[in-house]
Amino acid sequence: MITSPTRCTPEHATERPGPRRVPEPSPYVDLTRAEWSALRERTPLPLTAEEVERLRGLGDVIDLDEVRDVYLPLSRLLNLYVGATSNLRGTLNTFLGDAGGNGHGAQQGTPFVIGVAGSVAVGKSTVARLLQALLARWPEHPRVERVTTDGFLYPMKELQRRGLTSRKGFPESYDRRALTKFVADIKAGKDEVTAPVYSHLIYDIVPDERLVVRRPDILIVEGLNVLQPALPGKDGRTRVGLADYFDFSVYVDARPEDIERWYLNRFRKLRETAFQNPFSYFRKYTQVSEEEALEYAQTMWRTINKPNLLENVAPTRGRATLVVRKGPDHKVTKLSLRKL
Ligand SMILES: Nc1ncnc2c1ncn2[C@@H]1O[C@H](COP(=O)(O)OP(=O)(O)O)[C@@H](O)[C@H]1O
Ligand SMILES: CC(C)(COP(=O)(O)O)[C@@H](O)C(=O)NCCC(=O)O
Repeated sequence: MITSPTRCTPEHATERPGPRRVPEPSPYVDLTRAEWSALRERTPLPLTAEEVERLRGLGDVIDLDEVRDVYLPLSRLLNLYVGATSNLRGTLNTFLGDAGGNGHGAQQGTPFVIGVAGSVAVGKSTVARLLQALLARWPEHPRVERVTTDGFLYPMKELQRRGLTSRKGFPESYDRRALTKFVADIKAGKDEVTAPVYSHLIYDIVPDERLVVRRPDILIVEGLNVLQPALPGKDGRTRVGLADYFDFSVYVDARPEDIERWYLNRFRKLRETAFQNPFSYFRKYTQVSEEEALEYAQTMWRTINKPNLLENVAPTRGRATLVVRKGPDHKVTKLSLRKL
């Protein structure tokens, strides 16, 4: 702690001042919530009453002060990054001249890709949906699409074959090669790229269904493991990973104890809603007592999601461009932004 000269009261007068502790330089600029929310003043495009209603319509129970104080300035920051990337593209085209695209003229822009990482139930989907809605309001990038990495989980049959049914969400439960190729194709500027679709209802990949992404201005890729480095190939050589294609990434962070509570609360809510569907894989948990159902959810948390958070997800936090730290009530308390 830095010794404060104003604290030189008699009992301190005899103390020899300790060495002044200089904080370790960090690759991040840390901002308190108050410092971050002050940036809201500089954010054009305040929310209109109509937009507030539309955000409410997303179905997320998100406090509107939170949107104004945290996510609106974040959409401004991202808008600046998109603009800066576009300027850089101009510079690149000047450099390439006619050589760009093997003599086919200037490079067309590719979608700006944002990764959103964090634990199961930390609020990735809520953040990603909110950013999608807020970013689409900017005239420079109205077409914002969102994909979740669960579409690249192996189908249940394949998970069974690989002995991975209790490892759903762990890096090895995904077809990582296909996921990386999906984002590489987006960044290659392909006109149409498709992804498989996962259903929480059937707890499996939906056969014969594909999500089609057609060259949006911005693509948000949301998932537990989006910041995982690539696995080495069979020859032991390093390969390119998903995060290598990100233009910006956000890690949503919170204490594991708080996330566990959010996970159990969500399970409780789903039990009263989506699990009631006769086709739901989890319908069986509507037929037992709430206590029994929550015991099952707790086992899922303790044996799958928490170990995955600690072993695989949390260690990728330091790879993010921005770390958003939440308190016990989902309110953001601190933001750390990577220095340039
Ligand atoms: N900002 C927020 N305010 C209140 N509740 C939230 C907020 N963000 C997420 N939640 C709740 O926390 C739970 C987990 O959020 P979700 O976005 O589904 O997480 P993830 O996509 O990381 O699994 C959900 O029940 C959601 O409604
Ligand atoms: C589908 C998930 C693996 C998350 O996938 P993501 O979109 O983050 O890739 C996860 O929500 C999940 O279902 N985990 C299995 C354990 C559980 O049901 O909590």
